[in-house]
Amino acid sequence: MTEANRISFAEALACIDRVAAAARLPAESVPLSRAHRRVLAEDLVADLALPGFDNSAMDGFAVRAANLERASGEGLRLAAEQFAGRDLAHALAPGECIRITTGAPLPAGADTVLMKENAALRDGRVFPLATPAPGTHVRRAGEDVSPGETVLRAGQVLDAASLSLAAALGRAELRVARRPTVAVFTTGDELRPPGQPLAPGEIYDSNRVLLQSLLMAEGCEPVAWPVLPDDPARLASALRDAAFSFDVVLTCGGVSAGEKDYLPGLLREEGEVHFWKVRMKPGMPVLFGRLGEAHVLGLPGNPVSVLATFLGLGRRLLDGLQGRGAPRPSLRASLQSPVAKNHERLEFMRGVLACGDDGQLQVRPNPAVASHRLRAAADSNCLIVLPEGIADYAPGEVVDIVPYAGGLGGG
Ligand SMILES: Nc1nc2c(c(=O)[nH]1)N[C@H]1C(S)=C(S)[C@@H](COP(=O)(O)OP(=O)(O)OC[C@H]3O[C@@H](n4cnc5c(N)ncnc54)[C@H](O)[C@@H]3O)O[C@H]1N2
Ligand code: MOO
Repeated sequence: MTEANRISFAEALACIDRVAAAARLPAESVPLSRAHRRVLAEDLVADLALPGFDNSAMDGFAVRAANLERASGEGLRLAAEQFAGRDLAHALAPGECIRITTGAPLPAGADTVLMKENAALRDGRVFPLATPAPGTHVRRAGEDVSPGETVLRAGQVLDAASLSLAAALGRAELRVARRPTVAVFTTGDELRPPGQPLAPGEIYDSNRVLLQSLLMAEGCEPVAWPVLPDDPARLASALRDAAFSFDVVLTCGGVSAGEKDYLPGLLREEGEVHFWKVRMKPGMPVLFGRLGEAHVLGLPGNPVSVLATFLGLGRRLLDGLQGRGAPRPSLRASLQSPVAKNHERLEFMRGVLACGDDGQLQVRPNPAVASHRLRAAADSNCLIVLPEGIADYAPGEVVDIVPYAGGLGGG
């Protein structure tokens, strides 16, 4: 297959989006404590105001501002106390003030709170040491949220702040997309689990924990199957089993042109291939298709290819299945050193993203670009996206960045 027959990265994303949109996972209700980082499946419309009632922003005395000037000489009579909690329905009479604490309902007739620090209390009278403007330190009912307002939207990822807003509005549960169930397979006769001795020619299975960790960062609880040998019958039977029990089957290895790369054939014969081979580097031989009930994403075996294809394509599939609305926030940063890109495919380089002294994001590319160079990946914190085409990039040029970690803003 030549470069021209392979699809572009953008086409691969569009294909994943299409397939995922047609296979949205159903919604389920979960308590707020289980909803962190889930994708909301309903709009949340406020049926309360926030704040729910006018209340004090400070500990001090509820007063009427217009009375303060006059009160500086004779003081205000301390008539009652209103603490945060049950509203005692006090009403403020002229010449009076009411002791109040932060969050306590503002008594009728009061319009301002005099901070404790700005008042002297003598013989049951309060002498103002300042004259705050009307409304000072009063939190008005509905100034944050009005009833009927849509405060959270279906498709958004729930973070700590949005969940706490739902709680403030009295919601105990939210409807969220079910998390996809994911089976992880590593394949290859050369693989041994870490902790066991290696025979000549063998290597440790590093992709298993890589995929488990990447999936856990997405809130999934992956089920990792034992390493599969390069045996078509065993591979096929394990994948068939998984294909009827999981939403997504992730494999790594066995998708390029080697004599033992059986996966594309298996999908072609027993399922469907949506695409195989994408004009990206690393990760070119990536395979996407269906087997049984499952979406199968066959990642190339090289560790850095796994990282790039999962972050670039795998996450997109998980997002799409859950109906995640907004795309993950994208970052751009300026290159700190030159890059000579001498091939046509879209490239994901590894790099270190940091904020420069000027407040701008900068990225230092790691020159070890080969897809087995796991160390370079571990020394980095992001992927640098270089579009298709041969090009020389000068220091200072601005490039797209995919941070390893979920990203900013509910990522
Ligand atoms: N003639 C061709 N050869 C190759 C091509 C090609 O197009 N034509 N593509 C190359 C590219 S690019 C990649 S990437 C790899 C992808 O190969 P596979 O997906 O078939 O993966 P394997 O051959 O099984 O393994 C590749 C590499 O990764 C190591 N590996 C595999 N699994 C793990 C694991 N769980 N933990 C650690 N390392 C793993 C494996 O030992 C190999 O070194 O193919 C190129 N070849
Ligand atoms: O494209 Mo492969 O995934 O570079 O090594």
